[in-house]
Amino acid sequence: MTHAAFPDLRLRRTRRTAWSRAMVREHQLTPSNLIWPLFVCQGEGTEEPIASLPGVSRWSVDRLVDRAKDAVAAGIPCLALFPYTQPERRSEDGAEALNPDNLMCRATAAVKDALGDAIGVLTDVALDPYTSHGQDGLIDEAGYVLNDETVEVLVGQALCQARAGADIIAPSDMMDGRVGAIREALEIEGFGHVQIMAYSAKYASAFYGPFRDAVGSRGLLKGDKKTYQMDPANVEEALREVEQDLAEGADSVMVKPGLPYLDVVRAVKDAFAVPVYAYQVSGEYAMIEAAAAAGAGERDALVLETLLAFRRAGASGVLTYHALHAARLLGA
Ligand SMILES: NCc1[nH]cc(CCC(=O)O)c1CC(=O)O
Ligand SMILES: [Mg+2]
Repeated sequence: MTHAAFPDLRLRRTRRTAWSRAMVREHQLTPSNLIWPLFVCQGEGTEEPIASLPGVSRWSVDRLVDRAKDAVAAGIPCLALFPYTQPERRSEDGAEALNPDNLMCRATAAVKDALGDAIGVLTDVALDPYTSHGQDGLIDEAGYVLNDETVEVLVGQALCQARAGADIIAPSDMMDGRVGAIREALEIEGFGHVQIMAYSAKYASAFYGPFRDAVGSRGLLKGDKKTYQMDPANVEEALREVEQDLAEGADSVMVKPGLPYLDVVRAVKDAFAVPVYAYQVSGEYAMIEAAAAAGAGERDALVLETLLAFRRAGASGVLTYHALHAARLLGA
C-alpha cells in the first residue's frame, strides 16, 4: 500500500546514522577472520621485496618471527607460510620438500618456539616451490603430473611439516586422494590433533602470477596446471571436490581464487555445514594495489569491502596479503 506522499517502506530509515547502521549490519569482519600468507627466504635480517606484489616481501626466518608477533598483536589467528627455495635446492622430484631442515620446517619451528599457541601456523603441501619444472607434483616424460606417485611424496612433505610443529596442513596440489592419505599418515604418526584445510576447489587461474614470482616458480613453469587445477567454468565439480575432501577427513575446505569465485564459496557453504575459507590470491591483491596506486579507488576502503564480501558469501575466513593492514584497520 503506497500513499501518494508517503512510501510506507522507508529502507533508508535505518541507514541514517552510524549507530543505526551498526545495529542492522548482517555480517561482521574481524581480525579473527584473517589468515596472513607470508613468504620465507634464506638468510638473516633479510627482507626481499616482491616487485609484482608491492608491499609484500620475503622474510628470513628471524624477521618472519617479528611478522608473526605483529600478527598476534593485531589479532590475526593464523599464518600461512610459503618458501622461496634456492635454485640449487630445486630438483625434478622436489626432494627438498622432504628435508626436515628445509626453510618451511625451520620457519614453522621458529614461529612455534617464539609464540606457541598464541598463533597457528598453516603450511602448504604441494611441490611447486621445490621442483625445477614448477609443477605441483612429479611429472612423466610428457610432462604430465602423476597423481598417485605425487601423493606419496605429499604425505612425506606433510609429515615433515607436522614434525616441525605445523598446526594446519593445507594441501594445495589438487591431486586426487591426497587428503585421505595425509590424514591417515598423520594419525599413524601421532599427529591426530593436526588439522587439514584442503584447497578443495582450486581453479587453474590467471590470478596466481605474482605468487609464482614470490616463490620463484614463474620462470620455471612450462605450460599450465589445467590437468589438475579446476576449470573456471565449473561449480558442480567444486562441490564434488569438497565432498571428497570432507569424506577423506578435511577439517575445513578452501575455494581459490577468491573474489571471482564468491558464487562457489556460497554454493559450498550452502551444501556443507563446515568452515569454508577463501584465498584472495596474489593477482587480486595486485589488482587492488594497482587500483589504489592509479587513484581509481581508496586502498583501505577497497581492502575492507572486498574482505567483507567474503564473509557475506559465507566464508569463515580469508587468506589475504592485506591481513595485517586490514586487522590494524579493524582494530583501530
Ligand atoms: N601450490 C601452489 C600454490 N599455492 C598457492 C598458490 C597461489 C596463491 C596466490 O596466487 O596468492 C599457488 C599457485 C599455483 O597454483 O600456481
Ligand atoms: Mg580433490
